Amino acid sequence: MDNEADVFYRELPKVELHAHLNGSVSFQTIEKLIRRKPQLNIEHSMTAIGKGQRRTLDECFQVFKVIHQLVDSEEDILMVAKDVIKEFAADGVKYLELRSTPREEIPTGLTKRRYIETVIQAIQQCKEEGVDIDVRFLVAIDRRNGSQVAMETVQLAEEFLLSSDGLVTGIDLSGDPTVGHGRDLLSALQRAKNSGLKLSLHLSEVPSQHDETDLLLNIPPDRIGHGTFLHPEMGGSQGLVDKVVQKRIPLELCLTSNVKGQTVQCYSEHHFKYWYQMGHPVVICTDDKGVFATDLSQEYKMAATTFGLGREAVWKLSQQAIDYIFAPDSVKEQLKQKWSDLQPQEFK
Ligand SMILES: CNc1ncnc2c1ncn2[C@@H]1O[C@H](COP(=O)(O)O)[C@@H](O)[C@H]1O
Ligand SMILES: [Zn+2]
Repeated sequence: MDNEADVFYRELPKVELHAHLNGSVSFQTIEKLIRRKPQLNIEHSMTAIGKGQRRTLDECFQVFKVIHQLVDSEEDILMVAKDVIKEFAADGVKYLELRSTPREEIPTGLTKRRYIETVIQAIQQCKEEGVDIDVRFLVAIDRRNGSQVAMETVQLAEEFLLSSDGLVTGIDLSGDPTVGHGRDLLSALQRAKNSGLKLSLHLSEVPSQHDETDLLLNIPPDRIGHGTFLHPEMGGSQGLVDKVVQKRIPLELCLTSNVKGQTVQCYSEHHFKYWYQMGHPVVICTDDKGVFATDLSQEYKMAATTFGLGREAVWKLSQQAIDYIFAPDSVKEQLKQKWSDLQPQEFK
């Protein structure tokens, strides 16, 4: 990245709202982890999907298993989270919502509570070191683990909502979309919503989830991850689209993730176009910048070149994302001020 266009996208102040911690681990950090655990015999080709490569979504989930083997102690999580935060900051991200699934790892003594505390510690340390980024944390529910774990996760998140000084703001529902059904998670998600946790749910990431999506939209979530198969041309329905539009639920869109994971045929067919043209709130995100070998600047550039957005439109897109963050209004105001200070004269 060093031509004039690339500099524009890197310097563009950005908001990242959909980033899974362990999917965001860079090549350099994987290198350090491999050196820490040579006995695992893990190679780089097992942890990332390079340029021009594609995998099935199922194969993507195998990649996360490999990364989880490399990241299994407090020490690893602290390093990974700090590196990821600093990489987003270096890419011009001014506000980041990281999400991650708390894991217990008996061999290293890691507990779910310590997992969350360690991510919070990483956020605090970056702040103390003066890294120019505001970071919040969403506690993730892995849908594969069923209703009881979902409920326990919500209870843990509720505690941190009260004790983390605003750093834990919400819940993410993710995990292999082909496993389990949202109806089993409904009561945990409703409880989260009632206790003031914001909800970002992966919805309709794969086809044939019409009923699940319809059910979960009734909660309603505060944001939707992907929503690839919501609209009628993609096997969804006008009814689903109407619900999303009426409730004005923002969509977190991850172009490279969907293309490399093969749920979208090619960039030009990405549903960004459908929602953006409708004037519905959309936010460009990375999903898993490590696994999909991308960063947020590249995602903005890709959206702009694929769909013919001029620089002013790109600027607007990044600025509007501020409205959809889970942090309170005072933070939105600070960010708007920051954008305004950085905004080129010609877009004002
Ligand atoms: C590609 N599309 C996707 N769809 C659904 N869930 C995904 C995902 N990408 C990542 N995750 C979720 O994030 C976990 C890894 O980060 P953490 O260990 O939580 O930090 C994966 O195991 C999966 O549950
Ligand atoms: Zn995701």
